[in-house]
Amino acid sequence: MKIVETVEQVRAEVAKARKGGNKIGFVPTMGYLHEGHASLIRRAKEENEFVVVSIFVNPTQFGVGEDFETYPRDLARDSDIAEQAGANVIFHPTVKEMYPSEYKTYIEVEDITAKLCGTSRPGHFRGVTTIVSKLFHMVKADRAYFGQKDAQQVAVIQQMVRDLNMDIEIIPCAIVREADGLAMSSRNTYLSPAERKAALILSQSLFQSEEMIKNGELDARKLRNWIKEKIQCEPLAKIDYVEIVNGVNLEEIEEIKGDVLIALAVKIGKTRLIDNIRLEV
Ligand SMILES: Nc1ncnc2c1ncn2[C@@H]1O[C@H](COP(=O)(O)OP(=O)(O)OP(=O)(O)O)[C@@H](O)[C@H]1O
Ligand SMILES: CC(C)(CO)[C@@H](O)C(=O)[O-]
Ligand code: BAL
Repeated sequence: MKIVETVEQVRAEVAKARKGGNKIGFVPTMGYLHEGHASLIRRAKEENEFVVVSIFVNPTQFGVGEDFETYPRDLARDSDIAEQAGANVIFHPTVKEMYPSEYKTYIEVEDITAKLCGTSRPGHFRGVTTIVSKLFHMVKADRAYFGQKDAQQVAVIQQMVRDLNMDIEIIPCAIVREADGLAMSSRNTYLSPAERKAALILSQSLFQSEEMIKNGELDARKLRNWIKEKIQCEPLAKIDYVEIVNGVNLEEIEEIKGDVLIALAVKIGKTRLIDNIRLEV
């Protein structure tokens, strides 16, 4: 596995692989890899001969007062995990390589970026779509792999790819969880032992909602209130949002029917965590 830092180098590696007749799979990440990322890399390697993983903590998707500076970074550890999972190249550019001082172009998807995480992180998805489209132009993959843990991010990127006729297939991948249900996330490392326990409130409320739906609860407003009340019982938790929406257009729904996404963002102490479940009812 090679680690490269410049656009020119990653283009050269991909061109060589393409010349050899290989399909290219791409896994964009912000690093500090865990089993969730590894599952994306393994899937990419199953479906493509050559896999590029990008590791870049993208400043334009962080708001003022968010954790851009403190976001965990460990390239040595990441390269071991990526290599074991089957990556051929890690693309690890500097901020200057991606955003030179004369940089002026941004990509913005409207409407679905204003809901859910977009409400509490204004500008976040503009940063995500800008960096992802830059990476797509650099890597020119056949397929790109994204985790459903960031369900809104997947919907936004699929919208961008459709709207801009990008020639790449987006593959959403299932959420990987710890044994006790907590969705894996690089930000879990911020949690103290007490917060780590309290963080279970996210997955537990989602799993119990799924049971309630199976037992016939189809009123979205009632279910949403129930989830909120359950989370409010956890003293270390502060709700950012709990939403029950259509899984494709993220429009709020009244009746739990069809493609349903229950998505939530909750602060546990100072750490903002997200989780969701998507169901066909
Ligand atoms: N638990 C998980 N299961 C499946 N995919 C995941 C999981 N966690 C992250 N991913 C996916 O990995 C890709 C890179 O995500 P990122 O590097 O931001 O990791 P993260 O753990 O989500 O970090 P953060 O703490 O910022 O939420 C994204 O497509 C994301 O959805
Ligand atoms: C897609 C992404 C790598 C863009 O910076 C990031 O938002 C992430 O890690 O999910
Ligand atoms: N996985 C989403 C990246 C972010 O929270 O900025």
